[in-house]
Amino acid sequence: MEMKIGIVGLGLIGGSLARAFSYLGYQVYGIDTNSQYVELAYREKVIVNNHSDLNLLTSCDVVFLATPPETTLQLIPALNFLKPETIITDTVSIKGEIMQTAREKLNNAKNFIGGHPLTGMERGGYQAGHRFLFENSYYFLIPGPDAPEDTVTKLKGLLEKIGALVIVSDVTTHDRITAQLSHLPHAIAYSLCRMCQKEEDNELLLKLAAGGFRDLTRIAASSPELWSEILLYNREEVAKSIDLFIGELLTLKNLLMAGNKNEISAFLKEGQEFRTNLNQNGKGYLLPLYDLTANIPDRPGMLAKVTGLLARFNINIKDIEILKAREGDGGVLKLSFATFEERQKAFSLLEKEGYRPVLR
Ligand SMILES: NC(=O)c1ccc[n+]([C@@H]2O[C@H](COP(=O)([O-])OP(=O)(O)OC[C@H]3O[C@@H](n4cnc5c(N)ncnc54)[C@H](O)[C@@H]3O)[C@@H](O)[C@H]2O)c1
Ligand SMILES: O=C(O)C(=O)C[C@]1(C(=O)O)C=C[C@@H](O)C=C1
Repeated sequence: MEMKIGIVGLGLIGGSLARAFSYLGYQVYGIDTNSQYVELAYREKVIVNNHSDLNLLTSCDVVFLATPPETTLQLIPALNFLKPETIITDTVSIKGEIMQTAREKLNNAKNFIGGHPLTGMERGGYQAGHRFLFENSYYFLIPGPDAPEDTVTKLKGLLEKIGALVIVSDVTTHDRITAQLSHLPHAIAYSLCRMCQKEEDNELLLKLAAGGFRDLTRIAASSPELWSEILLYNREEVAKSIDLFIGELLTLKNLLMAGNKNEISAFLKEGQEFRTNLNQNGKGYLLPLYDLTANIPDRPGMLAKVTGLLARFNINIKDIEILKAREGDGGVLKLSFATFEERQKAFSLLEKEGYRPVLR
């Protein structure tokens, strides 16, 4: 018999999980305090229930909590009515407090496996989600000390079916790594925007903010309610990361004041090295990809032309980004491929068609 899946919270993450699992044919029960999300998901046949009630989860084999951190901490003790064999997992971006609450408040704590998908975006809510959100994305699983091996294997297998790349880890590693890779970057983006907001001529700054500023601050558009909880629940690790970051900024400031160009360049080079390695040789939190850029004229349908060309030769584009889009000036398209061979094939095709590709 096919597994029944319950999802509490049908926002960005829960709504995306629901879409991905229902697309694969699983029976998905979805719960949300926002009745519009439940109605929408039911109408789209993403969930099987048309009203929200936690009791609907009684027959589920796996239950995902895809709610904000504080709500998740409150919901965990309310799940003791589930079948003892039900696997419970969450999606919260911090793991310490979640794992402790599960250990203390669940009758069958060994069947709680902490979860955290390393994918998302700055928008929330059901409409922001989509069924591909987890494809090729790393996904942390944090089993408690007594978690049966087959429970972890079962959940891992389920997540792999929706394309996730599962990493089984522990609380300490998770909370330290995410502080540096996700929580600190959000803290920096919000702080940088706040600094500009306080400037006297912030209207002018808003108008002129170009690519670099936008690249660095996209995530400052994320929900302040959600992020205040994430930062607060990982505050020890975030505070350590903030101190390390302040240390880096002060080093740079001192180098600038000392005026030695070689030393400044060496400092920047160390940063550049990490960034260059991010998508290469299997390093980094994103999948290693093989990139190229191509120049495309500013005309309707150009994107379709380029992607259509590659599709005709069965070349799969893993990621696509417009790096520079200026009115009337054409654009630079960044395309990423899973293999070296695909990128070489794409390079030749694009070169032949005059798109002036460059390997990255
Ligand atoms: N946004 C991201 O990029 C991202 C990425 C990975 C993990 N996460 C984590 O996933 C979780 C959900 O984040 P999101 O971005 O999907 O947020 P979201 O705001 O899009 O979704 C949360 C949903 O939970 C619902 N909800 C709130 N209280 C509820 C309750 N008591 N019962 C039932 N439903 C309730 C809300 O109505 C909303 O639909 C968070 O814990 C977050 O840390 C977020
Ligand atoms: O891309 C974004 O907008 C995100 O914020 C995604 C992001 C991240 O920091 O990378 C945010 C929070 C999660 O817990 C995991 C992923």
